[in-house]
Amino acid sequence: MSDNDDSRRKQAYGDPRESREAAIRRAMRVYLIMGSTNVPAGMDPAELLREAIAGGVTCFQFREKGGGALAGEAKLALAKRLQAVCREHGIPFIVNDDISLAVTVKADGIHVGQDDDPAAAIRARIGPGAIVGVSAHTPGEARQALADGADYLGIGPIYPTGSKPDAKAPQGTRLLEELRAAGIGAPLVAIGGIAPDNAAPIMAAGADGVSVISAITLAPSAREAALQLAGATAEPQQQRQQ
Ligand SMILES: Cc1ncc(COP(=O)(O)OP(=O)(O)O)c(N)n1
Ligand SMILES: Cc1ncsc1CCOP(=O)(O)O
Ligand SMILES: [Mg+2]
Repeated sequence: MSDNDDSRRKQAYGDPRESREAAIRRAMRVYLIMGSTNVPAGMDPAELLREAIAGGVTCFQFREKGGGALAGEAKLALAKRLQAVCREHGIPFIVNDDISLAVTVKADGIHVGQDDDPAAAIRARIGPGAIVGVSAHTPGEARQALADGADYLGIGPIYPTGSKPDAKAPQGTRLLEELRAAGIGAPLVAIGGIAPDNAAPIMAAGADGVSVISAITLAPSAREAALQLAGATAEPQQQRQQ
């Protein structure tokens, strides 16, 4: 990975005067996750993403997974289209799971789970400037991921979700509270069953933001749903950054 790649990534999601961690924390606020299987029939994923960004989405994860998911050239082509939308609007483009794809398209980052390689090994492949996110379900997993160099943690599922058939049991806001009480200040984004009307306790528990699939992709208006999520996640994050 060249220095140019890293400076391009920085420009994509950060004000040069803002610290790397602050930029990542800010990006966690309304984090949309989507692949072709999440997009209602007849809708263009790039248009849905544009609408969601117009409403206030601050980060995007390309998660091409599940029955009927694209593969090969079609997956690559969709990744590039959605990445172009993210670049147009200056928000990070994160790839879920697929490190080869992330490297190929020079994504701003990657999100991996507990069954994947540790964050340090992932970073060695994708480059030092890339954002590396890791899912954590216990304090031990969280500490290990951060020790391995993760930039942020995905914490959940907070509530029941219909978007991930193999999700673990919902855990509420307990882990978020536990991590903050233990003095962990790293960027934390909550996931699982989150919608504008249930985001407040998550932010109060210490999250920097919420990551959602269905609350935006299945909403009558992606723009309006994102706007409401931006409103529901406004205050606690601003307080933490002071
Ligand atoms: C922001 C964020 N948090 C958690 C996840 C879940 O990742 P994982 O446990 O690896 O499950 P899959 O998404 O790969 O099915 C995520 N994708 N994003
Ligand atoms: C990818 C993922 N990981 C834990 S829950 C989940 C799905 C989140 O989707 P939704 O926001 O529709 O519940
Ligand atoms: Mg995964």
